[in-house]
Amino acid sequence: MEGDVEEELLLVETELQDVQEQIRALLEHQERLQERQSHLRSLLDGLKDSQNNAMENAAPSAHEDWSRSFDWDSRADDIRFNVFGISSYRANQREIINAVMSGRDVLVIMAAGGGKSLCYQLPAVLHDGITLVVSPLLSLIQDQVMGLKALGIPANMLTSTTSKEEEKFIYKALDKGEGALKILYVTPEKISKSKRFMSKLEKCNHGGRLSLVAIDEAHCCSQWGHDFRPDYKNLGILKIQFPNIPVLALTATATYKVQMDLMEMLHIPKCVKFVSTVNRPNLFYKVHDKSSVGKNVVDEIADFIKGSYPNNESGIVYCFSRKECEQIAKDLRDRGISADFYHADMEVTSREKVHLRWSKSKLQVIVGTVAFGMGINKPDVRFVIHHSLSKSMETYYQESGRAGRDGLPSECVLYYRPGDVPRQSSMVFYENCGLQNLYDIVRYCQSKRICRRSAFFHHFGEAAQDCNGMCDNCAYGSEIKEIDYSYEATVIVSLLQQIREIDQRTTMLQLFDKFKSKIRELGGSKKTASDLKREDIEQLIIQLIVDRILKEEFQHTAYSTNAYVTLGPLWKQVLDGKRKVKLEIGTNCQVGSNISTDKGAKRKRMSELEKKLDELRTEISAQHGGIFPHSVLSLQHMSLLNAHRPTSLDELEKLIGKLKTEKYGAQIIQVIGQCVNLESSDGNHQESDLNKEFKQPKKKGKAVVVVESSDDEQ
Ligand SMILES: Nc1ncnc2c1ncn2[C@@H]1O[C@H](COP(=O)(O)OP(=O)(O)OP(=O)(O)O)[C@@H](O)[C@H]1O
Repeated sequence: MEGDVEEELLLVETELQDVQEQIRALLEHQERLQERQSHLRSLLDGLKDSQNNAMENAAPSAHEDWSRSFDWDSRADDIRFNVFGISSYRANQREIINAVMSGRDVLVIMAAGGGKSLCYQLPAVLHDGITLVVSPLLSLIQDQVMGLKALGIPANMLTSTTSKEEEKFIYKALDKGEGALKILYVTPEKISKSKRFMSKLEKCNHGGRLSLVAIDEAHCCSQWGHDFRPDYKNLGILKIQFPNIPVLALTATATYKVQMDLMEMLHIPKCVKFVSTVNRPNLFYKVHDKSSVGKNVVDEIADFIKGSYPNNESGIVYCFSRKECEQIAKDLRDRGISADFYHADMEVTSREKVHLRWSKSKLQVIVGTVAFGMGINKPDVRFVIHHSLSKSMETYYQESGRAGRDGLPSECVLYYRPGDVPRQSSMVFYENCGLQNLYDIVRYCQSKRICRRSAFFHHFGEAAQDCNGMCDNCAYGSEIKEIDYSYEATVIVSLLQQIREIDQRTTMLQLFDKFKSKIRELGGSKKTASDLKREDIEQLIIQLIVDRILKEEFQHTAYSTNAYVTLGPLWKQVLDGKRKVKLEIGTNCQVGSNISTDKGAKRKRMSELEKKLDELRTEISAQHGGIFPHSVLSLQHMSLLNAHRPTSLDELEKLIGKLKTEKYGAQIIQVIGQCVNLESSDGNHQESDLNKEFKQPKKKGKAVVVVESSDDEQ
């Protein structure tokens, strides 16, 4: 009887899960339809507007060609070049400036580092009056004001740190138009809490001196965004009080839902929207297998930094906890890297000190928690390393996106091990869609086949674009094997069934031990118990969780929340043999294989690869009249190849193939070094063997690969 009820309960739970899936799919469909509806509506509005405009010769329409010529073109070009020192506009910048200058409300969604600031700073200089900029962070405001002043643009800020004297100057400028003030930065609190400020602003507008309102990091308006700030909710007052002043709202990421929300909150329903791609073509995305031994991970990170960025190039290492931040900063310092930590538990002044030292490149690496977030506008961050998993794709996109804001090649490396998942899940499970968001990034990490970039496009609902080999899976992922783990999955499911029957719980860690004894007892796996490594089985368990065959459950204690693994809604499919379970295994991290024992074969392969490199070099020399062109080329090329620097034999082999064929078609390729640094990779447990094996003087150092542009490209 009890068994029947349990059986039915499980069926109901399974059905419920399916219904949830369908609801989710329908909601996504609804979102797409709403987007289309809104697009069609504004298209219609635009058509109506243009008809009216044609008749009345009035202001430009919503669907005007914002790239056509405008009256202010030559003045804008002059300011761009002579004041900002920028030789040409980036995508959408000119169009946005034209829409703003035409008096339209504008919503800009442009990836980090895309150049949003210019979109309001240039119109601010172009206009006669004052531009008000609302920005959420003091440090960001300080940086911006400092930068503008250095360009000779009269910019000020009204914040808690503003002196009485400066405040007086600002109020006079707003009130009476006295003194030079072009751009005024405030925090949202000023708008919602200072009546005095709002009345001065009113006077400024009344006197015709308020020209533009810019709202930076506008996604903070929306509760659906990842950084909701209550004070941003009140910014709608600006449009109500100054209906004729254009509002420019800017953000790096906003899903369709967030866009709708913030247009409503800011009262800009008819704004012109400029949505740029989320693609950051200069970023190389990579997921790195993370050792379960903490020391090894830090060793690898330190080797990576010292090997790839020996000239103090800036970087960020993101960690899970404050304690971890402090420890890793110390570990990196012990390994000769100038690093310091940054987290929310520190005094504001010490935090600012660290940030400032790093901003001025006096410190190479900041090791931070998520607290090191919005407002980091250092353009030349060359690498962002995640020592631990982010909690969602959105957070990872934001955090990794702090690399390469100057457009130069940069690297984003996420160290992933399945064992980190329960740590994150026990933190996010209570959040709205917390687990769903976490499992999305877990899928990103577990996949060795899907292009990392396409995962972002999919997440942000954008059509896919070419990755150009700028992620590990595209660069090296062609030799992925799928290994059938259905038998092991069945054993895990049966074990969990037994555990449930005796009313017990198990963590992932405990489950592995139980699993191993069970395999020994059964003696039936195709792999022997000793072949089955902890990380393989943990990867399998996590795969089963994201595939809903298993699920996580949480229990609070006085000090922490524990994550347990139990049966998920689809467990029966595995037990009944209706579902095969396969893991994607990259050849450079073969799960369960004993690659490290086959030293002779590897040595042979290494020498074959060296021969291939030699051939390639001869081929290139032949193209240059028999002389190998050693000239080292643009930094851009160097960094690009650095991003592809092979750290394993497989990667090296694939790189050689790549260089010879598709990617650099129009470029002449030089491969001037054939030494591979195998110190930091080739799987978690094999690296020390490989290391020893190839640690001959000749083979120290890393592959030096240089690409030269052909004449026709220069
Ligand atoms: N057209 C351009 N040409 C060259 N550099 C530019 C151009 N526009 C902006 N930049 C530079 O790009 C960098 C990033 O610009 P900006 O700070 O405006 O980015 P952002 O979009 O606000 O990024 P975030 O969302 O990270 O704050 C800055 O160093 C800026 O000077």
